[in-house]
Amino acid sequence: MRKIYVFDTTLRDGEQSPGVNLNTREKVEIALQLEKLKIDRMEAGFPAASPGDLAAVNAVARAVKDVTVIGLSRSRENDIDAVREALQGAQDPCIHVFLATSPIHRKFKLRMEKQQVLETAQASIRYAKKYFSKVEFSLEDAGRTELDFMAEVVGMAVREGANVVNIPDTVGYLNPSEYGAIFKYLKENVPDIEKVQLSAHCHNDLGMATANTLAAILNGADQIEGTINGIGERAGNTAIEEIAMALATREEFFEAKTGLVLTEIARTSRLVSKLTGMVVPGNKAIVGANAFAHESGIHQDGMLKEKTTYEIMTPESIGLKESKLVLGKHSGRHAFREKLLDLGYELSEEQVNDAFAKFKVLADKKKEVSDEDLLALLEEKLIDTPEVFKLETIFVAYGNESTPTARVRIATADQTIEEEAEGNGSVDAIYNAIDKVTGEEVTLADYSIKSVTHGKDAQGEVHVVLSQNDVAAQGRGLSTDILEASARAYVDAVNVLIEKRKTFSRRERATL
Ligand SMILES: CC(=O)SCCNC(=O)CCNC(=O)[C@H](O)C(C)(C)COP(=O)(O)OP(=O)(O)OC[C@H]1O[C@@H](n2cnc3c(N)ncnc32)[C@H](O)[C@@H]1OP(=O)(O)O
Ligand SMILES: CC(C)C(=O)C(=O)O
Repeated sequence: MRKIYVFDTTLRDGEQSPGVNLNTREKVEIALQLEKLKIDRMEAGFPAASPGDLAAVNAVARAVKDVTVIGLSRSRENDIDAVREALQGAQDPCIHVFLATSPIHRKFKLRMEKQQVLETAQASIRYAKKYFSKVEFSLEDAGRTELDFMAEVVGMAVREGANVVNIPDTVGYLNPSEYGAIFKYLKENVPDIEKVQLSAHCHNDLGMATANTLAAILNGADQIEGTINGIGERAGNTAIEEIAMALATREEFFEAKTGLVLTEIARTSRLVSKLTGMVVPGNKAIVGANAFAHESGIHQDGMLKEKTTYEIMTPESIGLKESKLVLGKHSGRHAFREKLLDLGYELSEEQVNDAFAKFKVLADKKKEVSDEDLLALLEEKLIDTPEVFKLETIFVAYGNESTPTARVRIATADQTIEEEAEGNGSVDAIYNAIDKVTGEEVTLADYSIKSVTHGKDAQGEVHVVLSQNDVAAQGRGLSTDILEASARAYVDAVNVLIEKRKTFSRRERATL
């Protein structure tokens, strides 16, 4: 099994993400976590960029013990000297020198001819070699560089004693077969190429950074460069966790692996996201919140029967506790029943079906049904009051300069009744309309409302107490809409009241 060296540039290319600025303390914190992840090499910054970055690279080099710390430098002596200063006292100081080689960069940015590029790169590698035992040289924008010129520059770097030669697809322009072919070409056409490690450094402008990096590995790359969570300039860099897990999951295909402690991936991802402020999208491969979450019924059923039906790697392998079965509108009975058991409810088949029907109605209104939602729903369901009146629909017209009006449709055993009424407020109008339907003379003795779950789409629970003569009845209503919850609570209380009245008169008759 070939070892692929991992060069992490979260603290340099990753920090080049617009809006990201890590201070020294933050860089050291990330560096220490990267050390636990057991990356091989770490680019801690660009010392010539600012005194702050120089100091941060220095602090990182002092803090970590088992990782080679690297500073980036243009092909200029001043920049190289800045790296020397930053890495003073480092155990294994290494420099990364770069110069662009593509026609576009030569002509418009550097304003150099090919020969000047070659000579400038050569001079900088020579200068760097005087002070550093390990030198990496990068041909910036190699992806758009003529193959023969690329081979010429790489050949020069080999002769000058560079240890690693990096072939960046700086603007994420290539596709996997083109990028892989470059490595094959260099291996076949550059004399003594085996004296250096070839490195892949990809950007994600067309979403191909991971695929391109894997293509490079298949064609002989020894090292891959990337960042945690794929952060970086523009659309970002290759996400290291994606490469590590692709190799680990398909070992038989790639016949190569990294030395990463995979179970540190989730923790590293969380830390980088927290300190850079770059939120990881839910659907991000490996580390997104949904990467091991299943919402649809068919998948959840498969997961409950055998996890490999829908998971090609385990959450435990990246340091997460377990997969998540998220209840939502696509969920089915298997996952629902499992969740009820988790919450301590062992219901009959009929009760499960009843609760499931209610859950589906709620799931249509909410993005995700939480445990609290379910508990509220179950508690409401388990109160067994016959529904003499069943609320079907409500409609409310409200304006701050007009009288609130409500229309309700309520079903009884043999008919459906619709009534309309006005009120002092929307809830009052609803209650007046319900009174018209039920014909019950009741007094609203208490009304309270609370949110039982969180967020904008939280469920509201309304609790009412109605009284009629000496009998009081409580009712509860639950909905993502407080007016609907109010109506449900009121109708529920009327039903309870009727049930109590019946029980009461049965008892009275028995006494007589
Ligand atoms: C692909 C990459 O990610 S490369 C790394 C990119 N990262 C950064 O640029 C972050 C840090 N950069 C900085 O802080 C600043 O750009 C500095 C301090 C390095 C330089 O700042 P300034 O001296 O003001 O130059 P500025 O950034 O405006 O322009 C870059 C200069 O470097 C030259 N240059 C660019 N790359 C190289 C190189 N590899 N070797 C030598 N010179 C280079 C440019 O041609 C330009 O030169 P010019 O001033 O003669 O036209
Ligand atoms: C400095 C080099 C390696 C770089 O970041 C790039 O080309 O993307």
